[in-house]
Amino acid sequence: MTTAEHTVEKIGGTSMSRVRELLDTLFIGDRSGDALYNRVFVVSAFGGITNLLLEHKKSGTPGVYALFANADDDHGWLDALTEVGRAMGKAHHEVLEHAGDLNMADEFVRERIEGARSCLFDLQRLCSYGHFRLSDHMLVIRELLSGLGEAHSAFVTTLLLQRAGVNARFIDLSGWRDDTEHSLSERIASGLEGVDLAREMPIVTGYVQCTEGLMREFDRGYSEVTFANIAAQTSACEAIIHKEFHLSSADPKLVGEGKVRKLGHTNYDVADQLSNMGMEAIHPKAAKTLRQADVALRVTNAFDPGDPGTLIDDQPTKTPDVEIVTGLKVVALELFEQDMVGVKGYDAAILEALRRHNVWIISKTSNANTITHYIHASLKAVRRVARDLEEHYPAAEVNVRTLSIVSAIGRDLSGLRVLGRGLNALEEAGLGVIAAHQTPRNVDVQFVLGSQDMDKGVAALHSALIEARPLAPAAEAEQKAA
Ligand SMILES: Nc1ncnc2c1ncn2[C@@H]1O[C@H](COP(=O)(O)OP(=O)(O)O)[C@@H](O)[C@H]1O
Ligand SMILES: N[C@@H](CC(=O)OP(=O)(O)O)C(=O)O
Repeated sequence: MTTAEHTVEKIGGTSMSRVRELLDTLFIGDRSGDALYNRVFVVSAFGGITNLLLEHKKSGTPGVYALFANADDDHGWLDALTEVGRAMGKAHHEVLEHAGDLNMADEFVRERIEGARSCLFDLQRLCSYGHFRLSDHMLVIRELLSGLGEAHSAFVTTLLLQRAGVNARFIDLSGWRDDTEHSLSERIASGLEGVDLAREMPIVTGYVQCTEGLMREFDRGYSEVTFANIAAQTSACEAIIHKEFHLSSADPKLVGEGKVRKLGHTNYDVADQLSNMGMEAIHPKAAKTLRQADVALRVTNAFDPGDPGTLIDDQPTKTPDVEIVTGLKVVALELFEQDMVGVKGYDAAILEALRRHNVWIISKTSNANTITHYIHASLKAVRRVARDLEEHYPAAEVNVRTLSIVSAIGRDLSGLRVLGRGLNALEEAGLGVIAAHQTPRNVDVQFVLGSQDMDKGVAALHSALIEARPLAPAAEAEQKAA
């Protein structure tokens, strides 16, 4: 790889589904000749494909992986895999036009889907002998399946760009039919070996097959980890994440595009809080890689090419402000036991059960005899944790209920009375607040509401804490400059 000043840029699934429009904004736009190059693109699967391959990211609805894992019904996963092939075909038929390209993309999907099918089939048959345990291979299966989505989208994008006259090159890091073993950095290095960045545009799969196991270490959202590692390893001058909208003060689809404000500048602390709330501004592990390699990160709107977007760095702000309001559905797991007062160990036992069931903890509170965890997982998964705890603490009362958390986040919230003003706003909107907490560090305030009240809660807090205030002079300058 010959390197000059290049950028590494990631396109998420939602934007990938509109990849044709990206020709006019991001990939080509008003660029020509050399200006097209020195950009490495890392792509996610088309929107919804990974959900079908693994499981739905938000609802948990099983995909091929989950059906294969609990193969009570032997053939469910086979139909699901056929469905993925169909969905992939639908995705590329929406973006490609040329008959030759469509043929190649159809053939690509057929080869990968049928390859995966025979692989899973053979494994299932092998494991029927008893000496081989399916559970020993599940992680490899998860890796194999997830790689299909990114290989497909990168292949299709390369065809699209080549047809438009761009010298694009498909870089498949998914390890398909590759019998060599590589670490993450080796696979990246060998994938990009021989690429002339000044004259070629690499379209890299957001999934990397590697000895570390991308899924094992990072699970969903892994394409940001790939992106960050490529940016760090190739010493990119900037790492850019392209989104469907500007990174805004709330979800534009929920609050209205006209009401939200673009974030001109924020920091990794806010990005961590956002990803904790399921709003992946950036995967926390990816942020760490970029921070350590000293590569600047920018989040932009893929469809608004003239706008530099949001700069994310390590800097604190001079002007305290609520920057984002976001919400998440959660399940509250409450353990009450009178004997808890003054006794240690309850917390550790609950955490151990949560870890065993691999659920995501959003937040927690406790008092003398009660510990409550707010968890992002299916009700079914949390009920399993509850059953474990009931066995472990027969005298305890364990309660599980679905709720939502609405959170106001900013680099510095000091002096803004966010807790009090937020409570008022929610009360005025007629919403019952079940709990509220802030930490002394003053970067977020969380309000716990009924699960049906989440969207109204986001709108009420956004209106009171963000829309109601004029742009502070410093923030205004920052927005203008960005
Ligand atoms: N604060 C926010 N700013 C921008 N988009 C947001 C925000 N909160 C939620 N969203 C939603 O996130 C969706 C997907 O975001 P995007 O990052 O483009 O997807 P992907 O994860 O597929 O890359 C958008 O369609 C938008 O509705
Ligand atoms: N497609 C993968 C990887 C990813 O990062 O996707 P996105 O960039 O759309 O969040 C997933 O859904 O987990």
